[in-house]
Amino acid sequence: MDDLDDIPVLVEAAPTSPEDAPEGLSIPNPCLSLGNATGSGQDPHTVPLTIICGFLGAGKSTLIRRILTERHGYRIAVIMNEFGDTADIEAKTINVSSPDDPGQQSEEFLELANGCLCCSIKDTGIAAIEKLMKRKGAFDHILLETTGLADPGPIASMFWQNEEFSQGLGREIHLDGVVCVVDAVFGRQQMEEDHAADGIGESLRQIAGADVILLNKIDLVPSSEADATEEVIRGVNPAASIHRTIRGEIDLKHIMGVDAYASRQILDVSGLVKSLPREHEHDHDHDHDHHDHHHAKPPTHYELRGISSLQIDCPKLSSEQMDLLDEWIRNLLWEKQLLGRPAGEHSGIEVLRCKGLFVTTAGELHVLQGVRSMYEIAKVEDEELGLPDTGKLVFIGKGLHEPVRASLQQQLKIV
Ligand SMILES: Nc1nc2c(ncn2[C@@H]2O[C@H](COP(=O)(O)OP(=O)(O)OP(=O)(O)O)[C@@H](O)[C@H]2O)c(=O)[nH]1
Repeated sequence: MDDLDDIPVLVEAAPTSPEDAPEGLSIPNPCLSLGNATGSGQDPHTVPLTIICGFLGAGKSTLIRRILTERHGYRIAVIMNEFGDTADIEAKTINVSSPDDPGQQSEEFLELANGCLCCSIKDTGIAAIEKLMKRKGAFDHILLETTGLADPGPIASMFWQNEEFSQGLGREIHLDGVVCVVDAVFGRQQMEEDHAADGIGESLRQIAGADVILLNKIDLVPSSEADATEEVIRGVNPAASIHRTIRGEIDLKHIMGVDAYASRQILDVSGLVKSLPREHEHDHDHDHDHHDHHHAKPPTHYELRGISSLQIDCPKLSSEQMDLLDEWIRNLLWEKQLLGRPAGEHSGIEVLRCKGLFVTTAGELHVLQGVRSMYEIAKVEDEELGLPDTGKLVFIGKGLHEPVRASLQQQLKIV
C-alpha cells in the first residue's frame, strides 16, 4: 500500500480529559498504535474494531461493564446485542441523551460518564457499525460483543480481506483482533464435551478464531486446574496469547490495539516466533538432543472433538519454493485439497485460521495470515528482530493431520 511510505498522521489523543487517565496508564492511544506502529499497511485513520466472544456465562458482560465504567480515559464504543442489565446497573453513570443534543433521546446509543459510547445491535452488526461511524470522532476504538453461541470466524471475515468491506466500511474501520473469554471453572469441560451436528462445536470455534484468550474466573479454581485448561486451549490454538483474569481485570493494551491481523503482529503476539531458533542464539553444530533438553518442544499436532491444530516447521525457502507454497496454500484454503496426496486424505479438511512465518534464502521474512478461505502472505521488514533460522506454519480447523504436513513437505521438496 502506498500509504506505508507516508509519515503517519497523528490522531487526536484519546482521553476525554487527560487528567482522567489513571497515572501510569500504559495503554497506547489505540489509534496511534495502528499502522504507524506496526508498519502493517493499516490506514492510521481507520478505527480499530475488536470482536469479543466467549462461552456462555464466561464473563463477557463483566469485562464490558468494566470497560464501560472504569476511568481508563479512552473513548470506546461498545456494540452489544442488547443493553440488558449493563445499562440498568450503570444507570447513574449514563446520560441517556447526548449533552450536545439533549433532544436525541436515543435508545440505541448511550453516552457514558467515562467517555465510552454504548450501542445495541438491533439488526446486524454492520448496520450498527454504520450508524456508529456517523459519530466518528466520538470514539477511538470499537468493541463488538457477540452472543455466547456465536462463531467469531464469519464475523471476523466480514471485516478482513473482504472486497465488499474494503470498498465500504473498511475505509473507516479495521479488524484489530478477536478476544475470547473462557470460563476457568467450566471451560475445559465445555471444550471437552463440545460438539455440533456438523462437526466442531461453538466453544471450540471461539477458541480457534481467537487472537487473545482471557481465562477468566481464575479466583474460583486451583492453579493446577487453570494450567490444565490452558493446556487444552494452547493445544487447540497455539497461536493465541492467553491471559488469566478475575472479573475481566486486564490492562486494556492486551486486548485493544493488538493489531492481530497486521502482518508484523504475528511476530509479537504469538508464541510462533518466540519458539523459533535464531541464528545468533545457538551453535549449528550443537547436539540437538542436548538443545531440546533445554527447550522441550510442545506437540505439533493436537486434536479435540473434531478440531485439530497442526504446526509445521519450514526451512529457509527459495523464491521458487515461496511460489510453490502459495500454490499449496491456495489449494488447501480454496479447494480444500492437499496437493500430491490421494483424495481420501483431504476429505473433510476445513481451515478456520492459519498463521505462518517464512524465512527466505534471500534473507527476507514473509508472514501468512488467514481466516477461513481468505489469506495474505506479506513481506515484513524488521531488522531489529533478526531472522529466525526457520519458518513455521500453524493451522487450526478440521481434518488437519499428518498428511497435511507430508503434502507441504512434498510440495516444497523438503523431505
Ligand atoms: N468469581 C468470579 N465471578 C465472575 C468472574 N467474572 C464473571 N463472574 C460472574 O459470572 C457470572 C456471569 O458473568 P457474565 O459477565 O454475565 O458472563 P457472560 O459471558 O456475559 O454471560 P452470557 O452473556 O450469558 O453469555 C456473573 O455472575 C459474574 O458476576 C470472575 O472472574 N470471578
